[in-house]
Amino acid sequence: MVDRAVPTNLPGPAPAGERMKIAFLGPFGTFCEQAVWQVAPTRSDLLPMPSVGQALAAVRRGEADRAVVPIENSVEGGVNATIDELSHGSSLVIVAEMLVPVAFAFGVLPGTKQEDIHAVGTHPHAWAQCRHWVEAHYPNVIHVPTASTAAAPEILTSVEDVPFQAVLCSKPSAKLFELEVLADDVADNPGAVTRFVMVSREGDIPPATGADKTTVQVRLPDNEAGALLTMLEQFSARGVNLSRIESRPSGNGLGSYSFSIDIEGHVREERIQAALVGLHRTCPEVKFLGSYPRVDGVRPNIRPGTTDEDFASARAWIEKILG
Ligand SMILES: O=C(O)C(=O)Cc1ccccc1
Repeated sequence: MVDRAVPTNLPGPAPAGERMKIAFLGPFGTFCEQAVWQVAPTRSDLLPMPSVGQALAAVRRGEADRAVVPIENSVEGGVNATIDELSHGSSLVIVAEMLVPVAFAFGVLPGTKQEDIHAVGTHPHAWAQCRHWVEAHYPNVIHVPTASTAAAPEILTSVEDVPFQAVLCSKPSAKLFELEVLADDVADNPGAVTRFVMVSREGDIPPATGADKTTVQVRLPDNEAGALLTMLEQFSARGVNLSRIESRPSGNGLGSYSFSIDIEGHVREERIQAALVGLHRTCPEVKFLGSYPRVDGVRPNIRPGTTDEDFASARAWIEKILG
């Protein structure tokens, strides 16, 4: 049986007496907007932004209290724009995660003939999840990338001489822009989900629930044999499981990488602190990107010898030796 905590992925209070301003990857109708509604307090204002970078920048500049952005997809993997933007610039922290099932509507302007469809506009992650379906149903149709799935119907319905005649977007988005839907539930892999995160300014750490994740960005020493193994040992020695690890170029030339890592546990837990201390001792750069409740509520299996009590009693033992 899987041990689950009560999900508490709520984003924390807005500044006293004010409405919470939440920036997200817009326009209205994106899957990102669906993620926002999973956690937005009743008194919230939604600020649609044209890119992930601009949604995060709005929080950095203080124009928004929180940003909601996609971070990982079950088919296409990590969303590099988000992973890279979080690791550069002034510090932001993740305070909540959300999961959104993604299936797409294939929509056109009402009356469009099948033979007039030569290109489809959508977000690259959506294209990656529907490419085979499009190739099977509309051979020779090419992809035109847009900044989000909902940007495609917005452009199709408002711009003259658009370079695409069809879009792949969410069903609410197709409805909002009054498109004719030629197929819905389009997906090469049924059951695909996208994980979104809500981001706040540094210093905002939700309390531990017993079912949490911690995200860090770690740069390894260049040209050091075994550096990756040394990094992973910091986790395994403390019985800490990872739920995601991805390498990204550090930007300092070929061969220099940093790792974006999701850790099962909360920074207030002893075994997580011990692993982070180990990383800090052995890696040139460690950036803390937040501890927050897991949306699925699954608690980690804590190996005997690595509970908070085990750490406390080991420290008490040393203190006794020192007298
Ligand atoms: O563009 C959107 O609607 C998003 O929220 C990003 C995205 C794109 C493709 C799949 C899932 C999320």
